[in-house]
Amino acid sequence: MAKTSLDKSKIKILLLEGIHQSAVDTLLNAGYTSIETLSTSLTEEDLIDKIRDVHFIGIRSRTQLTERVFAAAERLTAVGCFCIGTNQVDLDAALKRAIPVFNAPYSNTRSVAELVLAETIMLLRGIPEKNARAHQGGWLKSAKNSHEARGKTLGIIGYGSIGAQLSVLAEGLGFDVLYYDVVTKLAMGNARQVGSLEELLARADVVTLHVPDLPSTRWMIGAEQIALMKQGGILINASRGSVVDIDALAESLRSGKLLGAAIDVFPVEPKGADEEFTSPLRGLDNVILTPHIGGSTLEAQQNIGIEVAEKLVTYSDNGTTITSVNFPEVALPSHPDKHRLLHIHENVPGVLSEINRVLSENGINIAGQFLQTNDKVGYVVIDVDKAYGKQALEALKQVNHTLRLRVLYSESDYQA
Ligand SMILES: NC(=O)c1ccc[n+]([C@@H]2O[C@H](COP(=O)([O-])OP(=O)(O)OC[C@H]3O[C@@H](n4cnc5c(N)ncnc54)[C@H](O)[C@@H]3O)[C@@H](O)[C@H]2O)c1
Ligand SMILES: O=C(O)[C@H](O)COP(=O)(O)O
Repeated sequence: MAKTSLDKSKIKILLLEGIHQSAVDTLLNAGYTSIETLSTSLTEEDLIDKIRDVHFIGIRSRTQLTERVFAAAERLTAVGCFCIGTNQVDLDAALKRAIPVFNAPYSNTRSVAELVLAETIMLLRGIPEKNARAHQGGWLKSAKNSHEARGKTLGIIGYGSIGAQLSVLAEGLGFDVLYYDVVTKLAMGNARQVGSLEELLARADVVTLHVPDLPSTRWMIGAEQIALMKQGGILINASRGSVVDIDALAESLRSGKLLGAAIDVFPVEPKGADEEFTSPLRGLDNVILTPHIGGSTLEAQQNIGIEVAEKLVTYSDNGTTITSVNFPEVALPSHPDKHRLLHIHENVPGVLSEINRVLSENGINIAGQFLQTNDKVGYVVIDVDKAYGKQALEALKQVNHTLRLRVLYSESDYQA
């Protein structure tokens, strides 16, 4: 195995929440052998214990990476969210410790769109209720409240990757598609963007939510918004549990204002299969309840495993942060026979010139250098001639506003 700045077998990787084997295989193929996998998430306290000597952690939507967890993570180098959402991670807490966070922004898009489309048809036909009755020995053979999808209006809230993909599939079935988004978005096919949430709610037969968890989307659908929907409307939420007021939804279903709903995400979700799922929606036959499985298909999970593991490997091996959700994005082509310094610092004026002063005073020649900043952090990747002493690295660490210095090299250019 090639000798690297930190022996790869000593780099500890913890993968939680049943992340797909494809992630493990990708990491093993890249030479990382110290990989622990768990099928569940961990509580904050358990995570605080476990994360102390971990260099890379992989999570899905359930694991909360809080300020306290980051404070305990003495060696943490990067986080991989093996999913789309990153709201479960305190991104600022990661950033101020120079920890980039990666995700898989597209790998489960199709899975969610397909599920929502299937649920739309099921709910338009009243299938959940008819199915429940049949299981109890009943026979609800009736066309009442049963509709074709053709010619109905599907209202999509949040026209991003999932919303837009759903739009294309739904038009193929004959839906008229309307969407509402805070950003002006190019329409797919014949879909039309509407100017307000209120307009969308009033015009759609089926309303489906595809927004991220943000302060502006929290509880965006409550009693007031449901009241604006058509009598007999349908609501679908496969985005985040914080977007819909579940009590208000339950009430509207009991009163008959809404005819049906499909909910995949909840304000509080069980940590694992052993914990009871509680919800005011339990027992309502016209509601499809699914355990946050919008993105849980084998195809999506396999792709996500590879995609996010590759991002962790690329960051670990050469410092590339392209597509990180919290970090300045840098990719510098590798320079053979050079050492690579990664310097992460608070974004204040003068740090780069101070770094270069230290390099120059220590007689270190720069082969390549690339700096990017965001609001809070500056990230500079510097390839240098490998003849330098420990004191130069020490001086770089002492540069004011430094958050972290990493040194990368492999066997071909190794110097004892
Ligand atoms: N149920 C699941 O298993 C599952 C799987 C994947 C994703 N998700 C959730 O779905 C969400 C959407 O995924 P995506 O890939 O389409 O995200 P995306 O970022 O591509 O799209 C989100 C869209 O919402 C819009 N938006 C933001 N705030 C808004 C507001 N207040 N009103 C209207 N529109 C607003 C954005 O402009 C964007 O177009 C994710 O953030 C994640 O939370 C759930
Ligand atoms: O953010 C996501 O991609 C979804 O919520 C899926 O999350 P999961 O990986 O926990 O199923």
